[in-house]
Amino acid sequence: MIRLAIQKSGRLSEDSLNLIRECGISFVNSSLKLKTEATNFPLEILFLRDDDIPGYVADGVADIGIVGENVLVEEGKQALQVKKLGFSQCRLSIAVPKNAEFDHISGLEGKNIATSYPNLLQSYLSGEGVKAHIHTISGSVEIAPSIGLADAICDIVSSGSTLISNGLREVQTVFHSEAVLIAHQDLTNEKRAILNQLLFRIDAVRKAQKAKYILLNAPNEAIPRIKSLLPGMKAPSILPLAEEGWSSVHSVVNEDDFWEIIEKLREAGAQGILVVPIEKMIL
Ligand SMILES: Nc1ncnc2c1ncn2[C@@H]1O[C@H](COP(=O)(O)OP(=O)(O)OP(=O)(O)O)[C@@H](O)[C@H]1O
Ligand SMILES: O=P(O)(O)OC[C@H]1O[C@H](OP(=O)(O)OP(=O)(O)O)[C@H](O)[C@@H]1O
Ligand SMILES: [Mg+2]
Repeated sequence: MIRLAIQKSGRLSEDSLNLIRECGISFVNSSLKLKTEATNFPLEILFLRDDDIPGYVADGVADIGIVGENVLVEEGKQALQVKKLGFSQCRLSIAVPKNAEFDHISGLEGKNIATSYPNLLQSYLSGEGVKAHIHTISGSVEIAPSIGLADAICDIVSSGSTLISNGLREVQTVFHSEAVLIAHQDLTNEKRAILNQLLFRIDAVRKAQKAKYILLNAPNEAIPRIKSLLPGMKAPSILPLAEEGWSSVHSVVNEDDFWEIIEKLREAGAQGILVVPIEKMIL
């Protein structure tokens, strides 16, 4: 059995739970129960405050965990970062009141900065040779300048709408973050084997998220051009259609290249293009 710590409720919770479910792992989840066991995989899930997750994993109370890189680095605990998970992407940034003058980070010398990430902020400021007073607060950081608590803030930004709603302007990014899977440094062989099984499934899910299965029909003379546009996992599959002189082509395309490829396929003579999501992908 391996123990996984995830955030109980917050920005990481839903995507963490979805990832586990997409790995084919079933469990009963009730908002009141803070520990649950999977029914079809040797996994126990602990629901915790995200700030506590690196410490629990470092101490071996949990074997693995899902947490933002920002919290992992801020907490400074000895846990291994095993894999980036591609969700909860955000940045930690310094912001000032929108009308405040700001030319350079050195302008923050001697100023008060409110943040929930004092260690990340301190290490950034030290790197820049700037000495400021850091006020650590645990939430609603964006309110600090408007109530006279600080001259600037350093907090998580994603869309930027919280900053704008609070009359603030982002002036400097300090750290880029996304959700990561972390592990205890000294897992037993049995636990490492279970972790490897889980990582195999996570890879299959993550690869599938970025890929689409594509099916199309084309006249045989268009096939060489279409083949060159569609590499597939090895090569596209090409099957004869019931209609003489036509073939059906099946392949996998990356979501990022998708629209560009579709355009070129149509120009090359492809018809009846179907695009289907892929659930799992094992290379
Ligand atoms: N707006 C956002 N967009 C994307 N990711 C975010 C955003 N805000 C936070 N995150 C990421 O999600 C993590 C958890 O954020 P959340 O706001 O739920 O934390 P919290 O309020 O400290 O939760 P907890 O109650 O568990 O301590 C952050 O550490 C960060 O990595
Ligand atoms: O740039 P934006 O898209 O507006 O997102 C940034 C906000 O999101 C997070 O707070 P959250 O909404 O998770 O609330 P919290 O204060 O309870 O953590 C973060 O602390 C910022 O305040
Ligand atoms: Mg927290």
